[in-house]
Amino acid sequence: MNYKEITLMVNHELEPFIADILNEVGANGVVIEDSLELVKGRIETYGEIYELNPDDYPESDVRVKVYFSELDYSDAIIDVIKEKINGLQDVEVSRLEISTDEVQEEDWANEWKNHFHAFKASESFVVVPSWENYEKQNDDEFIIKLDPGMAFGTGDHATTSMCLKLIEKYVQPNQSVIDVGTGSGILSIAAHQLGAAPIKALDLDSVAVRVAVDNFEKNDCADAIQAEPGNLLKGESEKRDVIFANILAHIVDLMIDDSYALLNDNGLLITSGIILEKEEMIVEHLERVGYKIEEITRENGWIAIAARKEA
Ligand SMILES: C[S@@+](CC[C@H](N)C(=O)[O-])C[C@H]1O[C@@H](n2cnc3c(N)ncnc32)[C@H](O)[C@@H]1O
Repeated sequence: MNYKEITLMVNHELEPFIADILNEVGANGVVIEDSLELVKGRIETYGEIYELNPDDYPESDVRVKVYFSELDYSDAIIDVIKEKINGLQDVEVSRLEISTDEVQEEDWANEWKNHFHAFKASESFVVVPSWENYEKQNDDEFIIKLDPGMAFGTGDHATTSMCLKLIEKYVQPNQSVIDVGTGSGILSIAAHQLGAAPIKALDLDSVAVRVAVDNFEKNDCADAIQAEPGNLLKGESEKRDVIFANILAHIVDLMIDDSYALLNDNGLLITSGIILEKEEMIVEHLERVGYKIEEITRENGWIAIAARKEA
């Protein structure tokens, strides 16, 4: 069977919304080629794991490629994608170009393997796809087994890797965790590997919940993590030691008050998905409800925050 490849060139602020929109129109996998990947400096920071081929990346902005089987594809899909993008609120759409192409099945399957390799997402977390073998470099490393697919969160996005870095720094064994917007489940898997328990993983998108459960199985932690559909912290009443929320600034903003109420004293909110321009607004809201900002990290135009509910 052949596949239809749709290529979208988009600005960085628009990119996090694209995977959700493509999932909603039934995409069969998304490849993200971010121009910033080439300047990220992973090699200096973490030791060489792989080299990127500049030919695979655009000169600026982000190229998102998505695949439909030729049986599922119709031109109406492009109209729906455009409509959904035009309907986004509070998001600057400064670049949007859409083109299509035909690809052979083998090319589609190999596309992932060309782009996705084992990599160190933080000091101790290494993300390893199923088609690669990876030997631990030292006993302190944790391996997260993940294949790219239908849910956000393979660890190579700045927001996810900044969360992983904060998680490895702050999360302690036996702390209770709730992971809001779990996507692929990567942050919950990381917390489990550090000994956190119990862990609950929520996502608004039922496809993401299914993908997360698959990933929990691959990482032998399906029994330890409760995965459910959920809208932010609505309906949650059990207090937690740590809350993760890597969503987007205007969505994180909606759950700041609830997160504070749900944390135990000395509990920590680890949040990202926030672009630099929204830092002041989010920090102001966090401080207004009583959080003390423990740490803010910044990468590729995104920030991550660790905020403490002081006793
Ligand atoms: C940027 S991804 C983060 C995935 C993963 N936690 C990570 O750090 O890579 C954001 C996720 O939040 C989910 N999401 C968006 N709005 C939500 C809401 N109101 N409640 C729960 N999840 C939501 C999306 O479906 C998506 O899976």
